[in-house]
Amino acid sequence: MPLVPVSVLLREAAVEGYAVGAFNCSNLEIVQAIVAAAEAEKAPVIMQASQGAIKYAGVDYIAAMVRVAARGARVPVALHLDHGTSFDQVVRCLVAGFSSVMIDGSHLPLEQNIALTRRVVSAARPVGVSVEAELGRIGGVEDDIAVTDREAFFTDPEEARYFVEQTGVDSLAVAIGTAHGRYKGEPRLDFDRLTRIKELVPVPLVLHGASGVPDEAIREAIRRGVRKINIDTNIREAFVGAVRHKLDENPQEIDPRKILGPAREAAIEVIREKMRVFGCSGKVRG
Ligand SMILES: O=C(CO)COP(=O)(O)O
Ligand SMILES: O=C[C@H](O)COP(=O)(O)O
Ligand SMILES: [Zn+2]
Ligand SMILES: [Zn+2]
Repeated sequence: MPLVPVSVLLREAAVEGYAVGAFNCSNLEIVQAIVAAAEAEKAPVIMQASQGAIKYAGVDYIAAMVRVAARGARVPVALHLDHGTSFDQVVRCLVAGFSSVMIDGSHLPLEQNIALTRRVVSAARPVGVSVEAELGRIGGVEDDIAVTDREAFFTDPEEARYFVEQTGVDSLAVAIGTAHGRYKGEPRLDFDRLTRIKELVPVPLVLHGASGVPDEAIREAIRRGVRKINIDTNIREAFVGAVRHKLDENPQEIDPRKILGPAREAAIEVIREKMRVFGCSGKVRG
């Protein structure tokens, strides 16, 4: 199947009340693991490329791998730019054939975030590419936010309503207590805020930093309107854990396929588990 825009997948998710998994990829094995998991679970799926992935593999390699994976798949696949940094980067992704982009202007003053996001929407919409934006700041690797001023960076519901109205984005990433990377303690999500945002904002909401968030909290977030959930860290842990295990077992191994093959299998397992929690398993019929 050709790549589908994220907005199409999220629209169906909203009708049935589940969330679609968005999994980060930057190499062949993880691309293959994501599509294999989606096929095994009969789930729609989003593959996304972070800034680190683009630096590592390049936009064209990622687009080519994902296009091949999607072509042979019996489930719908989207390719999404994760935390896009500039208008130019978005254009490069549009040219490379991405079906969806995120523009992350969350570090900018509100009106500048609006202006940048609008510009991206006006370039992407005519070519059928959907746009995600971010309001509030999601902590972790991309931001140095101290725990004490965490809440000051949470998404303001009224501002979210205004932002979506002004920009016309297809989906919105919200800051409600999650962070990228590994959590030190258990994350506490501001569910009341999520509900308030959902009441005021007509587009699907996106949860970043979902690795390590307990399954029950994920389910609650979905009940309250989250429709796209980003997972990177949990895949890295499974993948690299398997590499480590293999090398401990056989330190003499020099065949990369014998090391990366089991890592790919470990990634498939963790992705399948997430899909079951997100409720997207079994949603592709036929
Ligand atoms: O939000 C993410 C990518 O945008 C990934 O979050 P994790 O680090 O929790 O996997
Ligand atoms: O955007 C969130 C990613 O998990 C960070 O990814 P990166 O290190 O590949 O840029
Ligand atoms: Zn951000
Ligand atoms: Zn993110």
